Amino acid sequence: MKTLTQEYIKTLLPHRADNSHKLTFGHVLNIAGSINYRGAAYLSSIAALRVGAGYVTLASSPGVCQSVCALTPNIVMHPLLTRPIIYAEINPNIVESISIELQSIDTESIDEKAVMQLSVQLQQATVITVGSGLSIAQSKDQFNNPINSQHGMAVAEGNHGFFFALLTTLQTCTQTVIFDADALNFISHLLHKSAGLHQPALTLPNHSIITPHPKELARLLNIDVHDIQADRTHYAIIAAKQLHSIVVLKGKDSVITDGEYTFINPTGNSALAKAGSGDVLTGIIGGFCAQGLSPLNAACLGVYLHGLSGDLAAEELTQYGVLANDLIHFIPKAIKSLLQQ
Ligand SMILES: NC(=O)C1=CN([C@@H]2O[C@H](COP(=O)(O)OP(=O)(O)OC[C@H]3O[C@@H](n4cnc5c(N)ncnc54)[C@H](OP(=O)(O)O)[C@@H]3O)[C@@H](O)[C@H]2O)[C@@H](O)CC1
Ligand SMILES: Nc1ncnc2c1ncn2[C@@H]1O[C@H](COP(=O)(O)OP(=O)(O)O)[C@@H](O)[C@H]1O
Repeated sequence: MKTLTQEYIKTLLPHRADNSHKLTFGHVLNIAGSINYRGAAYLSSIAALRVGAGYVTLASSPGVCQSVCALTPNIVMHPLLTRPIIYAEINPNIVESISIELQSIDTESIDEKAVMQLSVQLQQATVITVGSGLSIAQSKDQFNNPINSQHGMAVAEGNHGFFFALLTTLQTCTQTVIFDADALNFISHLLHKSAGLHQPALTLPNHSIITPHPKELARLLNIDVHDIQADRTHYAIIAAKQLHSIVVLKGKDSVITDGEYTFINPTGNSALAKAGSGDVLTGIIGGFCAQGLSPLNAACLGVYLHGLSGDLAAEELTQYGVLANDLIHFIPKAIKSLLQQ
């Protein structure tokens, strides 16, 4: 186990060829965001561009694409097919309770057929990032039956169908795939809730990176989050071996491991404990993968630089005042400070 150093991290920064064009620096396909989490789609996409990726396509529901487009002209949009919420036998006596239910349902669930819409992008992308703010629409710890019989209506089942179809397609991808946030929660569901249903064991694509926070890793390993926190390195290594992927276990002293080599990140501070900073990290790692780094090197460089951006941001804005969006502006300063070393 090694602690990452600035000298080592500097050697990982990808070279910028003079004779280059946008695709020299790779294409990130970012499948992210949902009606309640539009910010996650923005933050993860723009962070990839900020670390040097040449091209980022955001694939999401039309509403998310529209919102992100209003925030920035820098991201290419790929709006996906959605499916309407289907109501059955609505009982007028329970209209009030239905409207309460609807507030917690993503009204722009992505249709599973949208995976076909992505076939060209999935081939063209250098790296695929999935899950930041993708929303599973229902309680993460209790995936409900989509038929809410109490209210006599069939409700949309969030993005489950889409994600399942996507995961099947991704199995054959040769590029690095980074799974974050709700993608991890969905994978946990497939691993544990479907156990005993005689389904084939879940495998992730060959070059996967997963970026769980402790609770997400607890869900993946089906153990208590306190156990994870008591021995973070041990459980990160177990997950890397079980899922045959690079694991980034987030939090103070983030752990990066492929199951054999393990690194601890020394950068970062409590300024990063703010909603959305994990989405920025996913974009950063994706951006470095796009520029040709191996998944393990991209994860090490990404986590270190993300923390350094938080350190520089806190120097100027205090650990209280930094927003996830501020990190985006401090990424170039963090790269500059690495280059000046
Ligand atoms: N602007 C946007 O659009 C944003 C969008 N976002 C998107 O939202 C989606 C849901 O993400 P989320 O983090 O809100 O839900 P989730 O991971 O299930 O956490 C729920 C519970 O887990 C725990 N927990 C969390 N962190 C922990 C830790 N470090 N260590 C230990 N435990 C931890 C904690 O449980 P507790 O400890 O309270 O029991 C918490 O209540 C996701 O797709 C993300 O990308 C966000 O990034 C925000 C900004
Ligand atoms: N106290 C802390 N010190 C260092 N890094 C932190 C701290 N708190 C959070 N972070 C980092 O901030 C990010 C938070 O990600 P995550 O928990 O997924 O949040 P969100 O889902 O809101 O984006 C991770 O990269 C984590 O390592």
